[in-house]
Amino acid sequence: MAISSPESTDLANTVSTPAGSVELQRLPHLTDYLSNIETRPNPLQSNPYYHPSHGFYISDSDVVFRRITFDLAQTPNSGSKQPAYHRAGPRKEVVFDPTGVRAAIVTCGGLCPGMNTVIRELVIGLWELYGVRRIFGVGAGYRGFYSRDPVELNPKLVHNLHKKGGTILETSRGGFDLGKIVDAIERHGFNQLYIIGGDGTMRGAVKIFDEIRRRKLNIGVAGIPKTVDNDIGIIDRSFGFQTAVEMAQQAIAAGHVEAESGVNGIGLVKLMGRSTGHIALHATLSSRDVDCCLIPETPFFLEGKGGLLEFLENRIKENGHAVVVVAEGAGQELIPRTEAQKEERDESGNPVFLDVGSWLKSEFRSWWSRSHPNELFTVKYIDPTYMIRAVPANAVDNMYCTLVAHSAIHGVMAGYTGFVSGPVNGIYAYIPLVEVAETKNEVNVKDHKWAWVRSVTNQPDFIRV
Ligand SMILES: Nc1ncnc2c1ncn2[C@@H]1O[C@H](COP(=O)(O)OP(=O)(O)O)[C@@H](O)[C@H]1O
Ligand SMILES: O=P(O)(O)OC[C@H]1O[C@](O)(COP(=O)(O)O)[C@@H](O)[C@@H]1O
Ligand SMILES: [Mg+2]
Repeated sequence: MAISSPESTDLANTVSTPAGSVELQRLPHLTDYLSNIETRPNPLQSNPYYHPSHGFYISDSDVVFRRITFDLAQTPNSGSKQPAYHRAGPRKEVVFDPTGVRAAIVTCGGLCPGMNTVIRELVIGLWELYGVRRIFGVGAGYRGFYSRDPVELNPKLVHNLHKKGGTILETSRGGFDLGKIVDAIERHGFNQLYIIGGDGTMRGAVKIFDEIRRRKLNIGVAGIPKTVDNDIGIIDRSFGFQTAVEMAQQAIAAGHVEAESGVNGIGLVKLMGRSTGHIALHATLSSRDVDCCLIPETPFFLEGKGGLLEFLENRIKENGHAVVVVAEGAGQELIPRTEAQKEERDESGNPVFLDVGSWLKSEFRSWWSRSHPNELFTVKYIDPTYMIRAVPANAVDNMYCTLVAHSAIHGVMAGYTGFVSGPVNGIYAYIPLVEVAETKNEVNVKDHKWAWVRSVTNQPDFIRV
């Protein structure tokens, strides 16, 4: 659907749908605060591998709707507003002369499968698509801007990165000092920033973008969302999430074998998920061996009618074993902790959790020895934590990494800034950074997917009666 150019007005453009109006989310552009920006034809025009023909370039009126399902029987609600985003892709005109580009790439926060692939694809994309030759890696996360010398990257150096887990640039938490970071960016002469990181990183990127804009610097800022927990909103999912789910499934399979092979066995698997249970949910749905999936979005309790122990008692009676999957952030409020533990934070300010798996294991054991003192029992606790994220991305995630990296490059070259590239309903789009930083993706325990989990596991609602 065509929407007139957003640059022509400060107001978002609107289109009517059965569910109300759809508003185009305006993207920041370098011309918003710099008057001397000149445009030039996209260098892809003369790239030997591309033959731009009709439809190759994406125009500013190409949009992606955030919501794509509508009920045609619904009375149109003119008061309701749905967002639309600019579609990602090469623009006919760019604002950077490739020979003057000094691009910086940084990775922040925890690992996620595919981070190295994104680095690779940014370097190769900038080099091959646009002819950029000065590309730098900033080491050790945000603190690296002011505490390390940047490392120059080229296609040869990054060639094999898609086969490696982790990030060659190294990553860290904390160390966010806005003044020092932007001073260092100026000092190094960077004019394109590619910031790969999670929700915390995106909140930091908003501040960097705001400060760059305040200083009126000719620097494009793109965020590339990475989150193994899948806790970033608006985008369909993060790269690496699918790979992590596959690894999680292997841990569940092992837990199942251990549980089945013991007498009255419980296989207990703890999976990553600081405040969202997406990995646990998806691994549960795909493995189908799980009897109970515990996630941070919905509380549970142990003792009494309708509790976890009663459920496990029945399950072990029926099947001889049970498999419990728990996301690391689930049940934190149930675990006894000292005042100091309540306050504990990591360098980025994220709460530090107690090990819900170890706590559950010990609770299960004491419950069984109390209630069945003369019967054998075993709990096998599997904690694969870092194994699910410290691996190379699978094929699908690697493809995603290429598309998200190239999308970011096209956007920055065209002068867009303060944006995130990512898939929305399967189409790569540019989303304002600030919107991404403010939106969290939690498991909706009221929708059909959670009902599906419960129908697969038959677990209770954990409502006290
Ligand atoms: N609100 C914030 N403002 C500025 N920087 C932040 C903010 N939250 C986190 N950061 C910084 O972002 C980086 C990564 O954050 P963290 O929460 O550890 O990981 P992730 O980005 O993966 O969620 C850290 O350097 C941290 O200091
Ligand atoms: O790497 P650390 O500091 O041990 O932190 C582990 C945390 O990192 C994660 O893997 C990812 O979190 P972020 O994406 O927010 O960095 C969480 O699932 C987990 O709680
Ligand atoms: Mg985070």
